[in-house]
Formats: sequence, structure tokens, C-alpha cells
Amino acid sequence: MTAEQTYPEPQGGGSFIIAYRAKEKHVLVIGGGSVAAGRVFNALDADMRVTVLSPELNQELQYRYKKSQIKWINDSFKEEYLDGVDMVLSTIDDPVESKNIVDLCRQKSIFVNAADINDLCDFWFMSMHRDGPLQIAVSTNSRAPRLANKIRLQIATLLPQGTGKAIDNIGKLRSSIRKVDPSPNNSRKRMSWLTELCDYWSMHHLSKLDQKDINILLESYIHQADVKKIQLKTRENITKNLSNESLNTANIDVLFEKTTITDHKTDLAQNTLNGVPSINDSTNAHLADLTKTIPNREIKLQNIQDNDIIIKNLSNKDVGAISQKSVCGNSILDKYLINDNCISRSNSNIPNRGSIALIGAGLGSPDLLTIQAIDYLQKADLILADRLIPKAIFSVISNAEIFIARKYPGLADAAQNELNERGLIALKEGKTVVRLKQGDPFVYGRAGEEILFFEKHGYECTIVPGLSSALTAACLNRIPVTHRGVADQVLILSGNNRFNQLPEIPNYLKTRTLVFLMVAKKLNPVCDLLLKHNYPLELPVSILENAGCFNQKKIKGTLSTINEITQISGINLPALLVVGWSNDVIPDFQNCIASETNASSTNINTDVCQLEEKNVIDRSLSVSVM
Ligand SMILES: C[C@@]1(CC(=O)O)c2cc3[nH]c(cc4nc(cc5[nH]c(cc(n2)[C@H]1CCC(=O)O)[C@@](C)(CC(=O)O)[C@@H]5CCC(=O)O)C(CC(=O)O)=C4CCC(=O)O)c(CCC(=O)O)c3CC(=O)O
Ligand SMILES: NC(=O)C1=CN([C@@H]2O[C@H](COP(=O)(O)OP(=O)(O)OC[C@H]3O[C@@H](n4cnc5c(N)ncnc54)[C@H](O)[C@@H]3O)[C@@H](O)[C@H]2O)C=CC1
Repeated sequence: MTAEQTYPEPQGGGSFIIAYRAKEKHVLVIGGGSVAAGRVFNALDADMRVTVLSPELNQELQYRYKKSQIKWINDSFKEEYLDGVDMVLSTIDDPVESKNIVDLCRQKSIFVNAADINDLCDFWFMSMHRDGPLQIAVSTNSRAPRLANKIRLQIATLLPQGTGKAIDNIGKLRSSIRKVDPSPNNSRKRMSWLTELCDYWSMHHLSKLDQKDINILLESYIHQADVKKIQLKTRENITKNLSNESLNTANIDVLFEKTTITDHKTDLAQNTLNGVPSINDSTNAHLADLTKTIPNREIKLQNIQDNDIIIKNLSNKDVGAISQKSVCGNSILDKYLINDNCISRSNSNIPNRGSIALIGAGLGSPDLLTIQAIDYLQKADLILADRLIPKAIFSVISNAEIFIARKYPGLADAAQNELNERGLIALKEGKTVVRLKQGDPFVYGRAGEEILFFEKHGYECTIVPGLSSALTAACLNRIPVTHRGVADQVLILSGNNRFNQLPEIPNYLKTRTLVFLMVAKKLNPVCDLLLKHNYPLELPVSILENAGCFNQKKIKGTLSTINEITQISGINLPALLVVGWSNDVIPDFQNCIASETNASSTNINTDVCQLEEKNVIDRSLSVSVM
């Protein structure tokens, strides 16, 4: 690589953006209108000493003056007022006088900004988002301030909740570490440990740390503990409700999302769902009118209390279908920007908007939930579930209200509508909603339909995968659905489709494993169908019940015998059927031991021909309870 390729070429024409520590610096704001009030707010936010020079003050400045946040010189500009000043912000409506002020400041080497003469400014203001110690500022370098405002809001809606708190917590930990290990020689050690911590843990978890956790982390740093293995109170909270017998804590070593990408996705999802505010028709029309008839500047003149009310109205009064496109053809975010205009520089007032996640509950045992699913279940306000979700899963839930859909025969559609509406109402109230689905939401879970419903109403859905029994039931029952030399394909089918019909069956292929979900009531016809399609009578099959749960059970047989066997043993729901030679690859452990001692049957773990010949697996041992 050439040096030109290695080192980036400066574009030029930008501003030098720094975080200026202006605490106690004396700023003189000239003018008493809304632009002055905005500047004053920013200066106070940076702990500057503020004097306003103007023959009049607007409402906000009068309020700040009464609260002794600012000094006020009730006069027009005179040169003498520049004495002892570190910075001047001119916000007057008189360009000639403004130019005069700028010239005088230049002579006195005072840093100056004039709101009405861009070209003469030493620096420009930026659109700013603030969340505690976090400040995000956007500059368009005086090209398009309104777009700076819009970009700032777009960025802010993408931030994970609790970002400011997470920064605070890391700040505390960082300074404690530097106190106990101040040596400049250990800079690399400090930096790499903290970097790993920040990269490895999700923003959500970092935001939840308390002083006790920070102390544990400090200890961990001292011992250079692996950040993936640190046990914290936060971690305990997450796992505390998991039932002991089902949770093997050793298996959930990693409770925190691995990468920042996951983190971003989770948190981003959480916030962008939240991201789109809702506006009812009359508010919408009202705001649309405002943009047409009143210049933005005048909207800004409203006082802060009024603006707060507008924000509340926007988030509470949301009714009806709202798509990403608003009536004016702009996005909903654009509408919100109109609203934000009213609050001008009040930084972080992104209204609290509901969010929804569709979560796969997996097989029914809490220890087979994903970390992300546990995380969502713990922070949810409302959980929409159905009767199929095993009770054990609910042990993970902290405080959420649980709504179980009343999906009884003949009422399924009405129950689905009811569930959707419950979700929508909660979203409009700004709640965190979780739609919990058994298995994986996209494998016969009808999640697609629900996503379309919520997204039609302006709420993007986060999707959290779950373990689907389609593959994992076989896995837990020692059936490798693919196995070299035995099976190289897997087909997932439903024993019972929407119109109560049997599925279409492909021609027999020796190396294909078939997995039928929802098959218990259709076992007989499904087996008949397979036989009709020339599947061999001796083809091994298994019924797998309650996979992954404490009452997991496997019933083995062949295509010709399984019906008879289950007529005796019965089938407990939920159950699925695995058809194919992969059923015979790994014998039950007891048989395995038996075959070890049996000289005539040795090499069981090879290909299916051998299995057939030696008949290693005793299929007459029809029921095996695990
Ligand atoms: C050079 C600069 C001043 C400086 O810093 O010296 C400047 C100059 C001017 N702004 C004008 C107009 C508007 N300014 C805003 C809004 C903001 N303006 C801000 C900064 C800056 N504005 C600096 C450049 C920063 C950059 O480009 O990145 C923001 C980011 C920060 C802040 O002010 O605190 C704040 C967003 C706050 C938020 O996000 O909340 C809006 C929209 C709105 O109100 O919503 C409009 C109307 C729409 C439009 O005109 O575009 C006019 C024309 C006046 C006229 O025509 O009469 C001038 C003068 C001119 O351009 O000559
Ligand atoms: N940078 C920005 O973001 C923007 C800048 N502007 C410009 O900023 C300026 C101020 O805007 P607003 O606050 O809306 O105007 P405004 O008209 O509400 O306020 C002007 C203030 O300056 C005071 N004033 C006028 N001459 C003065 C003097 N010689 N000495 C002391 N005080 C004096 C007035 O009493 C008044 O309080 C305008 O020129 C406007 O074009 C406008 C919009 C955005």
C-alpha cells in the first residue's frame, strides 16, 4: 500500500470540533430574544458564568434571571462591557451593530459568535443531544442548521436506553482503577481491560451497574479477571428466578452480549421501535398547519412548559393507524421534529415511546432461553403469550403483566385480534411489550403476521430467535438430523396445516430426515401417506415429546410399528415425529454400553447400511423414557 492509501487525505473546510471545557469562563450574551436564550442554556449547561446584555429579556431569560442563573445588564451594547469577558455571543437583530461587536472582539482577542453573520464567527453552534455525561453535537458548518437538528434527533432515537448512565458507571470504574493502579507504566493494562469490558458488555448491563458491582469490577481488574467470567449482582438478578433444577449456571457463563454489533442491534431495535412517535390526526393537521403558516423561528418562542404539554399530547393521544409516512409525505420523525422545534435546544426530550420484541421462548425450559430473551422478559412491562408457553418460562419474568391469548377452538382469530390490540394499546402508552412465542417465532409461529400488524401501526419489531424443536428436539434426543453417510438433508413439515390437511410428501430419499411438527393427532395418516410414497416399512421413526423439558420422552419404532406402539403408550403433547435413518445413528446410552460388551456388534457409529445389517439398535425396545 502506498502512503496515500494508508494515510487519509484531509478534506479541509471543516470545523475543528473539540469538547471545550468552559467551566467558569465568562460569556457575554448580547441580545435578549429566543436565540440568546438558546445560547444561555448551552452556556449554563457547560457551567459558564453568563451575563446577558440587552434592554429587554424574553420570558425564559427573565425566569433564569429571577433564579440567579444569569446576570443581566439592562442596556444596549457599549464597548466597555467587553472588559474581562472570555467569549461574546451576539444575538441581536441589527447586522451593522453585530459587525461592530465582532470587530471590537477581534481587536481584543475575544472569541466571538454573531448569530446573524455566519462568515464572521470564530465558531458555530451545533445541534446537541445530551444524556448526562454524553453530548452528541452535529454541525453542518453553517450550511443547513435545520438538517443538523434533524440528524441530531435521528441519532438520538438510535441510542440504547441508559447510555448516559452506562457512561457514568464506566467513568466511576475508570477513575477507581486509576486510583488503585496509577502507574503510567500500567496504562496499556488498564486500557486493554477496560476496552474489553466496554466491548463485551451490553450498554444495557453497563447502565444497570451499582456501586457494589463497580467494587466487584474493581477487584476483578486488580486480579485481571476475564471480563466474560465476572459474577455480578446484575447477573444474579437476571438468573435469580431461573429454577435451580433446570438451570445449569455453568452453561451460561456468558450473560452479556458478545459484540457491540449485537448490542447495537438490541438496543437500536429497542429504541427505534420506540423511535417513531405517534400523532393523532388533529395534532398532525395542527402541526402541518404550523409549518405552513408560521416560520420555525416563531414556534421556538413558545415557552418550555407549553412545549412539554405538546410532547405529552403527542405520545399519549396517539390513535389510529400510523405508518412511517405521514399525511404530508414526510416521515413521522419529521413530524416529531416540528414538535422538537418547540423545545428548541432542550436536548434529550425524545418522548418515551413503546417498543415491541417478538421472542422465541424455545423449548419450554428457562435454561434454553437465549440471554437476549431473558433480558427482554426481565425488562418488559407487558408480555403477550399463549397457552402453549410452559409455566417454567414465566419464572424468568420480573414484574411484567402477562396476557395469555384466549386461543380456543373457533376463537383463534378473535383471540389473535385481541392480543394485537392489547399490544398496540400498551405500545401507545410507551410500554415495553414482549410477544412471547414457543420455539422460534418464524418456524410455524405466525410471527410474520404479527410483525406486519405492529409495523403497519408504526412500531418496528425486534425479533429474538428461539430454539425451535424442529431441530433441537432431535438434538436433545441424540438424533443427528444430518450425519455423514446417513442423512444430508432435513425437511421440516407440519402434520396439520391451516386447512387441516396433510402436508405434501416428497418422494423417498434415503438420506433425508423428515421432521413433522404438530403431528400427534395425525400420526396414523402421516405414516400411511409416507408408506404410500414408498417409504420403507422398516424406516426408523421417533416420537419426541416435551423435548428439552423435565418430562422429555422418546418413543421409537418404525414406520410400520409406531402407530401400534403409541396406541399403547399414548402421546403427550407437544410432540413431533422424526422420520429417517438418522434415528439409528446414536443408540441410547445403555444400548451403547451393551453393544460395547457384545462382540458381534462393535462399530455402531458408522453408516446406515452397517446399522441395518447389524441391527445394532433394538427397535423393539419401543419406548425409552429419558
Ligand atoms: C451559523 C449558525 C449560527 C452560529 O452558530 O453562529 C446558524 C445560523 C443561522 N441559522 C438560521 C436559521 C435556523 N437555525 C435553526 C436551528 C439551529 N441553528 C443552529 C446553528 C446555527 N445556525 C449555526 C450553524 C450550525 C450548522 O450549520 O450546523 C443550531 C444547530 C444550534 C443553535 O442555534 O443552538 C440550531 C438547531 C438547534 C437544535 O437542534 O435544537 C433553524 C431551524 C430551527 O429553528 O429548528 C433555522 C431555520 C431554518 C433555516 O433557515 O435553515 C439562520 C437564518 C436566519 C434567517 O434567515 O433570518 C442563520 C443565519 C444565516 O444562515 O445567515
Ligand atoms: N444562529 C441561529 O441559530 C439563528 C440566528 N438568527 C439570528 O439571530 C438574531 C436574533 O434572533 P432572535 O433572538 O430571534 O431575535 P429577537 O428580535 O427576538 O431578539 C433580538 C434581541 O436583541 C436585543 N438587541 C437589539 N439590539 C441590541 C443592542 N444593540 N444591544 C443589546 N441588545 C440588543 C433586542 O432587544 C432583542 O432582545 C437575528 O438576527 C436572527 O436573524 C435567527 C435564527 C437562528
